[in-house]
Amino acid sequence: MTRPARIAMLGGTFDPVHNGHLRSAVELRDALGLDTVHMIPAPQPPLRDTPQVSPQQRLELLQTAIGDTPGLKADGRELERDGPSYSVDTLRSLRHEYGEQARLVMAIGWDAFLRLDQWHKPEQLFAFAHLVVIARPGHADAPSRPLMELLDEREVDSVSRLMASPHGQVLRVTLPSTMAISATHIRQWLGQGKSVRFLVPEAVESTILREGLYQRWQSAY
Ligand SMILES: Nc1ncnc2c1ncn2[C@@H]1O[C@H](COP(=O)(O)OP(=O)(O)OP(=O)(O)O)[C@@H](O)[C@H]1O
Ligand SMILES: O=C(O)c1ccc[n+]([C@@H]2O[C@H](COP(=O)([O-])O)[C@@H](O)[C@H]2O)c1
Repeated sequence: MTRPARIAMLGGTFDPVHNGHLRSAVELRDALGLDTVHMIPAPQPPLRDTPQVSPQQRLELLQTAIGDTPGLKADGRELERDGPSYSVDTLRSLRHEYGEQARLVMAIGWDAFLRLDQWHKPEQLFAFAHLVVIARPGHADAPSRPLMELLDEREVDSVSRLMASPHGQVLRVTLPSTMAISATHIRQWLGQGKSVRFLVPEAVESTILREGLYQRWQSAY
């Protein structure tokens, strides 16, 4: 019998993509034995202001960052929809693409998990995917009561238990190289003309500087 495909969606605003995202994607791929991690920029993230940098530019930075990294894919499918970028719609599309036996995972950081009860149709996510919540340095707040109940109902304690079914469970993971990097921090530093070297891939840094993204003035690199 062939092993079912193991697929993850790592969605984000990616404004811009940084090494915290990229290292998480690689370590998640290895920890869960994933075939493909779809990194999917949200044109209109539902719970925040639409970024100034266009969806196409954010996707291109993601493509530049990923390059030919095995198992990682910059996926522009949310750019083809209008309106808020609801994850349930994206998961429906991935489920349709991979079929009902695929193990489909939606990966989010702990900070994003803390707001899951404000998402569009959060319960429906589990009809399509598992949820994997990644520990993130500097984000350790306790979950609300509804999220505690969600964990009580759906949490499993190992990758093998998660992968025993196609969807519906939650797993919390602490990846080996957690990084205290945020896109907010990177936008602020660029806006102040500071270097972001080693926080983003070199090719992403070059594109940002060349295109003048996020900067009010050029820094002395
Ligand atoms: N350093 C990190 N380690 C682990 N997960 C992360 C890290 N940075 C972001 N994530 C997760 O990746 C997903 C996409 O993140 P997003 O694009 O919003 O980046 P961000 O750095 O959180 O941005 P911002 O600072 O603008 O809020 C979210 O689920 C988020 O929790
Ligand atoms: O579906 C929703 O209602 C929803 C609400 C908030 C965030 N999301 C998704 O969660 C991912 C991380 O979002 P953010 O805002 O932390 O970058 C990104 O793919 C968003 O589209 C999705």
